[in-house]
Amino acid sequence: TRSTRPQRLLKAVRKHAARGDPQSVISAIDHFCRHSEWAMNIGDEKGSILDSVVSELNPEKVLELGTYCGYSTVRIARLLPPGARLITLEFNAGYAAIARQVIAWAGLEDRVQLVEGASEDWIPRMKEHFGIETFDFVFLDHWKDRYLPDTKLMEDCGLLRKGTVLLADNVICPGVPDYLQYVRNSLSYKSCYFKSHLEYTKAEDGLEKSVFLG
Ligand SMILES: Cc1ccc(Cc2cc(O)c(O)c(C(=O)NC/C=C/[C@H]3O[C@@H](n4cnc5c(N)ncnc54)[C@H](O)[C@@H]3O)c2)cc1
Ligand SMILES: [Mg+2]
Repeated sequence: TRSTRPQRLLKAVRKHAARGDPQSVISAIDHFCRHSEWAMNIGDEKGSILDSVVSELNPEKVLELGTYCGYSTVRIARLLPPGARLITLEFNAGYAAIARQVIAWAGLEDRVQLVEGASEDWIPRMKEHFGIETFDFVFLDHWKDRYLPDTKLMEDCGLLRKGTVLLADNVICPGVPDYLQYVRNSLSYKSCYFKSHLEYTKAEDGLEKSVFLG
């Protein structure tokens, strides 16, 4: 049967990227998406904004919602100190299998825990299952109608602390109007918008950075 796009993306990583070199994995995926097949990775332009937010924050405990092929997982994990931990949730078994291999090719498996399952099932289990008190940084890039319910769930589960940073992809395209309205109007968040473009295109998109105020 015909291969899937994530399988072809992994093949391109194996062909063009050097094992243990996260930057070459990122470049191989960006090249594949620009010149072969578009895929819904955050991409190089928004990815640079993600890099600057992570580098400035230096988080120890990171949560990513929606791994897909692991592109943003690699972007974030490559910037973390060895003792830091990134937990990434992905409920599609096919995507999870590809992402594991992309993360391993980048040599970052020691910092990344890919959990195969739904965010709504695993967020309530972070404390007892992973011994996580609170997260320092959360990257939201899964189904857009889950951003708001999962943010409220993280609040209710006490996983956010004063200063926790939420960074949300695609706040313009596809768009997350309910989430934006919430973080921009809630007294519990200080929110700001980073204007950019939808990955590998000229369409407008952007990231919303929201600091939880406790
Ligand atoms: C109109 C239009 C359409 C598409 C685009 C282009 C475009 C550009 C983008 O950057 C995008 O992020 C997206 C987008 O739809 N992303 C959804 C990404 C989901 C991944 O996360 C996984 N997942 C989804 N819900 C959960 C969940 N609860 N628990 C665990 N994993 C979950 C899925 O298994 C996928 O691995 C689309 C632009 C405009
Ligand atoms: Mg996205």
